[in-house]
This record gives sequence, structure tokens and C-alpha cells, in this order.
Amino acid sequence: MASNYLKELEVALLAVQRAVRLTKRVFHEKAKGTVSKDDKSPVTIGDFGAQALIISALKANFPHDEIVAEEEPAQLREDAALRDQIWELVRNTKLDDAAAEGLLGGSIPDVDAMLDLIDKGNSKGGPRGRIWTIDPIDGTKGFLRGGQYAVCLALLEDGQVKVGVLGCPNLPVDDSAPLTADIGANQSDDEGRGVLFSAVEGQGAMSRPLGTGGLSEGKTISMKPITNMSDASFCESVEAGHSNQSESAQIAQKLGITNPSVRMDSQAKYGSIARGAGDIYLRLPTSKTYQEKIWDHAAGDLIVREAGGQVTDTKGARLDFSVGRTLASNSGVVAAPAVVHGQVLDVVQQVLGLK
Ligand SMILES: Nc1ncnc2c1ncn2[C@@H]1O[C@H](COP(=O)(O)OS(=O)(=O)O)[C@@H](OP(=O)(O)O)[C@H]1O
Ligand SMILES: [Mg+2]
Ligand SMILES: [Mg+2]
Ligand SMILES: [Mg+2]
Repeated sequence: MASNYLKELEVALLAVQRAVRLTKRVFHEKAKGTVSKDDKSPVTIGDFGAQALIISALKANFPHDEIVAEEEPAQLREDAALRDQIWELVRNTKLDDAAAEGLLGGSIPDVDAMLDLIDKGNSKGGPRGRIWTIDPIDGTKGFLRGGQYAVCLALLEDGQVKVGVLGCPNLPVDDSAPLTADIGANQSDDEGRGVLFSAVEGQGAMSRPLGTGGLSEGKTISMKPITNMSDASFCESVEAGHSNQSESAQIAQKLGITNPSVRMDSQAKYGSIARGAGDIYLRLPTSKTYQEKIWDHAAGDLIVREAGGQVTDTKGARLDFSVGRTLASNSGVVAAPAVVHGQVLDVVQQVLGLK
């Protein structure tokens, strides 16, 4: 019998809520314990700590499920100082609500157990069974810049996204607040900021205030109907190396869009268009070799589709989460309200020379 994923959703929301408590502590620190990975991208004590806490909650509730998570503990096994900083954060981060905290399982016993948990995110992924995918901090560069970032968790079953949760600490709580990349002049003031987006396949998409212990009531969200393409705006990556910005400018022009693109880091882009604060998310490949990672897209893909959107790659194919840790069979992302997706894709393909 088909499950309605109630328990999965609750655990995922609480696990993300708790992980965000940890990342916010690091966000407000000057020194974020940043190290460079083999691919030269940054990772911080916040990424590692959030991954440990989320995997701990998943293993306590769903011990047989597999996990594909972004970070690996190798660097920490060689760096005692970094490892101890993370452990300090992990053992001191709890939800305010004891019942909610209890649902996430007991405390992690020691620093070695924490490293082992981080390592449990090493599944190869694939087309069968239940696989959770975690991006403990998506938009790490934005996190370091003081911008948008997201804590991302999704459940795949036989390659299909069933549950998706995005914790976006720096987006406004208000679904109708105008879309800006800026998080406000006073970055130490969290007033009015922090939202949890979620979706379950076939059950719609929701948003609720992020909070710090237990879940408040969610509200159904939906994409903004575009009646006139010239009023629409694009939501894009900040990093020019992550999405081709000159091609997107040509696409905007062909569609008659004159509003400047809103550039923000992370899957906050998917959440923002899902609640109608933005309209269209484009991610145009900058290299033939880079493969998008499943943890960068799974939760956002479901949240946008459940809010009335369509998400494909630039070839028009649905994102395929069943081929491993990457979206090896896809190229880029085009996410838009379902009624105009075809029109947007058509122009994307003209500009990219795909038709
Ligand atoms: N070359 C290239 N092309 C496309 N995407 C890349 C590339 N390199 C990295 N990444 C991934 O981009 C993730 C962040 O994406 P964003 O859309 O948030 O980009 S931005 O940096 O904030 O502008 C980022 O996720 P995190 O590492 O979780 O921050 C990376 O997985
Ligand atoms: Mg990411
Ligand atoms: Mg990340
Ligand atoms: Mg990263």
C-alpha cells in the first residue's frame, strides 16, 4: 500500500530545523572553519556538523535506508582541531522542544561516532530502494559571503523524489515578500527571516517559519501565474562559473523579460519560485564535463513541481535522480510555472543551439 510519508516528512522537517540551528551559529561567527576540498570548493565546520546531525536523525528513524550526502570525513580524520570544533557544535545543538528532539533519536556518543555518521552518506545512489540525499549547506560560497544558503534533504524511492525539505535561514518568512538577493543590512538580526519549504509527492508544497523547536503550522504555496512574460524575472546562481549568465541574458531578451535577474545562492532559488516570489529558475551549463549533484536539486525539484511548476533540463527531460550521485544524464535546469515552461524551454533551446 502506498505510504503517505507522514513520518518521513516530520523527521525530515525536524532534522533540517535542528541542522539549521547549527549552521546559524557558524554563520554568525567570523571564523567558519573553512577548508578547501579536492575540487577546490569550500567546506566549513557548519557543513560537516549539519551532515552529522541529519544522518544521526535518519539512522535513528530509518536504519535501513541508504544515504547520499555531499561531505566525506577523510579530511577530519587527519585534522584533530577541526574535528573537535565540529564535535563541540554537534553535541551542543538541540531543538528547544524536548519531544521534537526526542523524535530525532539520542545524542551522538562521541567524536568517532560522529565521524562514522558523516561517512554513512557514502551510498552510490541508484534506481532501487529508499535513498535519502543531503546537502548539509547548499551554497557554501553564499554562506561564507553572508548571503543565501539552504539545508537540503530529500527522500528518493526507486529513483523518484517522494519527500523534499529545504531550510532557508536567510529568506523572509513572508511568502509574498519581494525577491531580493540581499538579506538585509543587519545580518545579526534574524527577525522576520527563516523559512522551511517542504513537499510530499502528490500532496502539494508548503512553507512555514523555520523556528527553533517543534513545527508550526504550514501554509500551501504555489507558483505565481505568469500572465505577461515581460513582467517575469529570472532567479539564477550568483557564481558565473555555475550557470552561463550571458546566455541567460539572451534568453531573457528573446522572451521580452526586462527585469534584472535576481542572483542568489543555493536551492533558495527553487523555494523562492515555488512560493511565487520569483518566476523562473535557469541553470545553464558552463562546462561539458561538470555533472550536477543529486543533493543540489532533489528537494527543490519536488517542491517546485508540487507548487505547480515543471522542472526539466535544457534538453526538456525530467531530472533523473536514479543514475547515481550525479544527474549524469541531464544537462542544466529549466524550472518554470507549468503553463509557460514549454515557451521558456523553446527559447532556451534556440539560444543554446539545441534546435
Ligand atoms: N561548475 C559548476 N557548475 C554548476 N554547479 C556547480 C559547479 N561547481 C559547483 N557547483 C555546485 O553549485 C552549488 C551551488 O549552486 P548555486 O546555484 O547555489 O550557485 S551559487 O554558487 O550560489 O551561485 C554547489 O553546492 P554546494 O557545494 O553545496 O554549495 C555545488 O555543488
Ligand atoms: Mg549544493
Ligand atoms: Mg553543500
Ligand atoms: Mg559543496
